[in-house]
Amino acid sequence: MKVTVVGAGAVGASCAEYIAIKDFASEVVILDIKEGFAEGKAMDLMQTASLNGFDTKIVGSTNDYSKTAGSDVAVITSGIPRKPGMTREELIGINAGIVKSVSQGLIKHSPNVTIIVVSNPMDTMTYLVHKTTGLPKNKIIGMGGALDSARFKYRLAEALGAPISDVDGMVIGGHSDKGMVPLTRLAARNSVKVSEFLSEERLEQVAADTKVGGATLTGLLGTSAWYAPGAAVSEMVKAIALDSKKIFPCSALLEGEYGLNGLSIGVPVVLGKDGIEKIVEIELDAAEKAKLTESAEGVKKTNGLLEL
Ligand SMILES: NC(=O)c1ccc[n+]([C@@H]2O[C@H](COP(=O)([O-])OP(=O)(O)OC[C@H]3O[C@@H](n4cnc5c(N)ncnc54)[C@H](O)[C@@H]3O)[C@@H](O)[C@H]2O)c1
Ligand SMILES: O=C(O)C[C@H](O)C(=O)O
Repeated sequence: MKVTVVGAGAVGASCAEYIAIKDFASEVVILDIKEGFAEGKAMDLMQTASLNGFDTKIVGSTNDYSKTAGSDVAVITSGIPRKPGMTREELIGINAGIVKSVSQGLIKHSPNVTIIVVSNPMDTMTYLVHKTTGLPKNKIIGMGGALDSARFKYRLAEALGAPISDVDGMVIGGHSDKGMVPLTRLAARNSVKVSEFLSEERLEQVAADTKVGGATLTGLLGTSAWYAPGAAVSEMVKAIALDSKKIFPCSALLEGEYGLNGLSIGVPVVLGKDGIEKIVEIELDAAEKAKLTESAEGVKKTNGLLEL
């Protein structure tokens, strides 16, 4: 399995590091537009190989896409992150051009690649890759829900006073401060519904804290987060590499599923060697359906800003 990570910044480097440490890929190419930057990150990471015990070869490239040739999976993290007080949607002006040119560079050298889009506003950037490349829809996957669900589990565990490994939960909808839909009704602590342990008010607080997870970290760090985003991407790449058929909420192109059409938004999908192998339609209650529909309207509004 050859993986390319475009963008050697905070998220790209974290993603490459986790992929290497998990030791399932033969090669990871990191590509960045900044002269020497990706080569430096690759060399530094390679010097952790004997310490961390992995055999993955990591190679850096300054904008030379020929080095990415034959990639099975490519992760797009290139683009600007938000600063405190900004929304992800405000990044569209700069990031749309970057994501469009990067995806074209990737496909030129790896026509069968599966692309995982990370750059924000992620659902719209994922839709842009659909609109501007000829890749089949199962090979274009947006990363947002895997991260948001990890943050949901963190907040649930905190509220429950339970270990995170005992907690399960999923966030669907758009990857935005307002658009996320944490499915509190379905969240569980070792198969017991969390509502058995937490009041409705506490659960609402958990959901609210989850939705602003990225904004909270941006406020603390002065730029957006990278460890959990990198880890979330690495788990998705691993599911594809190992053909594991695990379910992740991912931004997928919908054509009627959940009553939605013509946009990419977070829904549960099965990930395997063919990328999105199935969109899983779970039964939502009326309130959840209304929230997902409202979230889709928000994503469509942002998509409307694209020059297609
Ligand atoms: N979907 C998510 O859950 C999620 C999570 C975290 C961050 N993000 C997004 O990921 C993006 C990257 O965040 P970051 O913190 O790593 O930013 P960063 O500034 O640390 O890194 C971005 C890198 O992209 C490179 N770059 C810019 N244009 C390029 C191009 N045309 N080709 C190749 N490389 C290019 C830059 O040189 C830089 O090194 C942001 O848009 C951020 O909002 C999304
Ligand atoms: O918050 C951001 O802007 C980055 C990312 O989308 C996140 O959720 O960490």
